[in-house]
Amino acid sequence: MPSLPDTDKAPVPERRTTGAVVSVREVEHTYGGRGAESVTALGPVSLEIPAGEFLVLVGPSGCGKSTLLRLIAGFERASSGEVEVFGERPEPGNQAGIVFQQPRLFPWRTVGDNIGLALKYAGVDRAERAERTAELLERVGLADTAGGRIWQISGGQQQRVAIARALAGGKRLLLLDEPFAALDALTRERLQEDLRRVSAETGTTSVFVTHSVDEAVFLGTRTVVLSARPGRVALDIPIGLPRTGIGPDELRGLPEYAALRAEIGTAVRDAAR
Ligand SMILES: Nc1ncnc2c1ncn2[C@@H]1O[C@H](COP(=O)(O)OP(=O)(O)OP(=O)(O)O)[C@@H](O)[C@H]1O
Repeated sequence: MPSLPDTDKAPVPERRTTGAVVSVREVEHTYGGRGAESVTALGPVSLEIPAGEFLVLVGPSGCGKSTLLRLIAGFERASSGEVEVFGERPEPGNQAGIVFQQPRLFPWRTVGDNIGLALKYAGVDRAERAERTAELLERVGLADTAGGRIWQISGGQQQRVAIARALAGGKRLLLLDEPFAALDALTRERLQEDLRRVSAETGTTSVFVTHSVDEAVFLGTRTVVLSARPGRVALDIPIGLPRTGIGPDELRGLPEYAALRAEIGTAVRDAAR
């Protein structure tokens, strides 16, 4: 059969997928409307997040950081624009592991059971679960805590369990919404150090929301500052600090560390004006 002339072929759809883990294209988000007062929380914002990046979102209170994270998690649908995660429309629980400010664990169960359940939902065989649980707890510094009940352990330990649980899902994207905000300063510093190490070890692509400029510089490979509501990208800056082979004090003592803190701090203050 003769081939059809070119003009009769179906048009080839424009290929928009970029290979990034997260693509946010011209996204705006408005809450409310239809009778309720509407609030435009975000946008327009465009961001591409490649594999292995640890992106930290900072910005003034109410600028839409959590909204952007919720759109990437699939908890909200953007009012306009497009969000893609691994080239698909995000659905809650499908593409990303999530860590919230409050750990949201099963309080009467043991630490090990909380992780074991996540492994079960991720389809890990029963026979493998104990070993994987032990590995994950070791990774977050809780090797001896598997038998403890959630209500018996500290807030910092609970947040470590929440991170282990998010990793247990085996997702290649981790979304963290101010996970250390409710912790005391010392515990927070320890968790930051451990998350930085875990991130370097696993290379999991991460998006982390915080109010803390220091946390952004310490944890991220890139920081995005959002302007006051509706949040737009005010600064998008790579954090080219070493990820391994350096202690936290040495890292914080680097002149580049201080320079990044100053630049990002200024951008956040300007954004809040
Ligand atoms: N479900 C909702 N319904 C209506 N308005 C909302 C809703 N969620 C958030 N908002 C509003 O959208 C704006 C952005 O909120 P969002 O929580 O994304 O900001 P944020 O930068 O994470 O704030 P913070 O740093 O204070 O946690 C705020 O004005 C907030 O009041």
